[in-house]
Amino acid sequence: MPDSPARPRAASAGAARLPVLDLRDYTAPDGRADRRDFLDALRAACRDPGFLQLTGHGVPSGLTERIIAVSRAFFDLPLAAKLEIENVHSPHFRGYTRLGHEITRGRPDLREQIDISDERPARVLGPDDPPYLRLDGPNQWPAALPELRVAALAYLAELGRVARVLVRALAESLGLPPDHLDPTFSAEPRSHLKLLRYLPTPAGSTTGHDAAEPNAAADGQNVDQGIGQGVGAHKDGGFLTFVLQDGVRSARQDGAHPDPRSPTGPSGLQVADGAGGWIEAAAVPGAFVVNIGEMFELATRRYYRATVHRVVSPPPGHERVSVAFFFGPRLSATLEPMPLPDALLAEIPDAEPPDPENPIFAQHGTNTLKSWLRSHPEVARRHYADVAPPAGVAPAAGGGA
Ligand SMILES: O=C(O)CCC(=O)C(=O)O
Ligand SMILES: [Fe+2]
Repeated sequence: MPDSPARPRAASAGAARLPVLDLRDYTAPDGRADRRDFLDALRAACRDPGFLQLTGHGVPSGLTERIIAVSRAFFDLPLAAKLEIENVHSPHFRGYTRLGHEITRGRPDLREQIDISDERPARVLGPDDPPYLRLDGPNQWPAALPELRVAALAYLAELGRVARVLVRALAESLGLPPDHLDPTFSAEPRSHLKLLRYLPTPAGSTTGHDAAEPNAAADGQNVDQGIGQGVGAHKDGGFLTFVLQDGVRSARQDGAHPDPRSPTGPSGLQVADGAGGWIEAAAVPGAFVVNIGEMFELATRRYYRATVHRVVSPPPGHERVSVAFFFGPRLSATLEPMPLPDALLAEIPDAEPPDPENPIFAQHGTNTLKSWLRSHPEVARRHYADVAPPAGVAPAAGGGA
């Protein structure tokens, strides 16, 4: 795997860093000892903090560079060209969301994005079909940038491959056969891509994190006041997320992005540490930040954790591009609780009461549609006016997908 960086051992880093795991310690056929270490490190990371940095995945660096480059090229198009594929035209929540039109925790996010999923025809639905089946359908592609379609579909396919390997490792890390989850993902697994650009808080804007957010307020410090909301604190709704970060860079000047190889400062992606603070997810070259979503938390009976995270806006004169890939089962799948070994079951704390603002549904399509309806209210109004929001869901929180 020539494009992957040097090979650190599977190990948990200190409290202020995410653990770094090398997938070759799992896939290498002669690495039996490494493999056990890898599974132990994976299990530890998925419990706490629920996030890790994954290297050794074999995704060619040419492809990761290409997806970042086409993302930048798209975001640099004139607004009118981007709005040609605005997501309000799509009942499948595909296409461009302009700055401030996505809502998390009831507040606008200071990011623009394109949502892309597996390219499938829209379904012909009857009145009794569940509304989440409307999520399947074609993407919207920018006419001005045909290479975006090619790069995005290649990236979706490649990340789907890595996700399947990791799903097998996850089953094994829970003391189950590696193919335990294969039936869940065998038919029409759902791969979703968000190409994202974060911009600084406009001068004088009041947009910022709410100081009363649970994770911010837990230690009594107003750490969030005045910090721009790139994306507000949320848990991912799906099964597994892979984020490719390009770091925070100087904004475009005179037609060129200066110094394309050396991002500056913190990445802005922050993971709740469970004690009221945040762990900065560094932009590690060649690594994906991987995290557990709500569906997988539920399937593991909360042994593995979907952890709250957010992106803080870049400083003035800077921007940040990232690519988030979400992997989940087919929409009609209902995740059964996994038959965990007794030793692991004994480690699960007593059931926490469900969050009334964020019920998690075991039915995957229902849970996915819940996130979309609250994070993209304009699409919801245009295409889902006939669908009542799921009981208990306030129009707040969520990161889509
Ligand atoms: O851009 C990032 O680094 C993370 C994005 C994210 O958390 C999300 O879209 O769910
Ligand atoms: Fe997220």
